[in-house]
Amino acid sequence: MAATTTSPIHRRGLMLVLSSPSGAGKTTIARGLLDRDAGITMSVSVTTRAMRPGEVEGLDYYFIDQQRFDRMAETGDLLEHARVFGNCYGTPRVAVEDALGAGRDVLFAIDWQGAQQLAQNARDDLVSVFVLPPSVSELERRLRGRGQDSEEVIANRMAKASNEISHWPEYDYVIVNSDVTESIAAVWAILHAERLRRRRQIGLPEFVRSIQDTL
Ligand SMILES: Nc1nc2c(ncn2[C@@H]2O[C@H](COP(=O)(O)OP(=O)(O)O)[C@@H](O)[C@H]2O)c(=O)[nH]1
Ligand SMILES: Nc1ncnc2c1ncn2[C@@H]1O[C@H](COP(=O)(O)OP(=O)(O)O)[C@@H](O)[C@H]1O
Repeated sequence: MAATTTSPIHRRGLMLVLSSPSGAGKTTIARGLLDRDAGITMSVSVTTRAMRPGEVEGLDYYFIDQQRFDRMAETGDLLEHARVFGNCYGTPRVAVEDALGAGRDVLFAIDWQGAQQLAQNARDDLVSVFVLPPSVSELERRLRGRGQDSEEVIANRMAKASNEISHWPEYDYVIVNSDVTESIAAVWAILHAERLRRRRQIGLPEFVRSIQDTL
């Protein structure tokens, strides 16, 4: 019979935040990470914005009305929330807490305001990555290429890109999303290294002591 080994070390899940100007590719990178690593749970936000063609309720967002959003915010059901491009967005608390408690890592594609709020409440569990586009013209090309937004919406997002980008120094890591495969690999490498941080490995001191004691 093969010997089974159970690790004496386990860890609490961490929160991996991706922020970027709209269209730089954070959602694409997030999807690539989910495909690559079964230990990640995506945080599905609530939003008051209208559903885009092709979006799926509960997968891309939970689409809710303003009244419901305000209630969730008031009753503390949101871990963070913010107004972005004239709509409200927020992170439902329970799903995140359940996943973290089960040792899963939770991935967020949220803006700088949300990242700041998460950092205020849970800095030790947070790893943040800012995603830059390779150029302004490429950012605009990607927003247009997505084919889901009107010219007015695209112009509004381009106008707000500078403000979002101004928050890059608040992030732990910064990547330029030129090649999407490379970007996914880079963010996965960050996650993989952060999982191994000493303070995240529960039971490590006891494990090391048990080795020392038998030496
Ligand atoms: N603070 C916060 N921001 C969010 C959340 N979900 C999405 N966002 C931000 O809202 C912006 C607009 O989202 P969306 O309308 O889906 O556009 P997209 O990012 O261009 O696909 C995103 O770029 C995120 O930065 C959330 O739960 N909290
Ligand atoms: N590295 C890349 N190279 C080319 N196109 C990309 C790259 N990353 C993302 N895209 C495309 O750019 C568009 C915007 O990406 P998306 O992930 O929706 O951005 P965000 O979530 O930051 O708004 C999508 O059509 C996506 O397929």
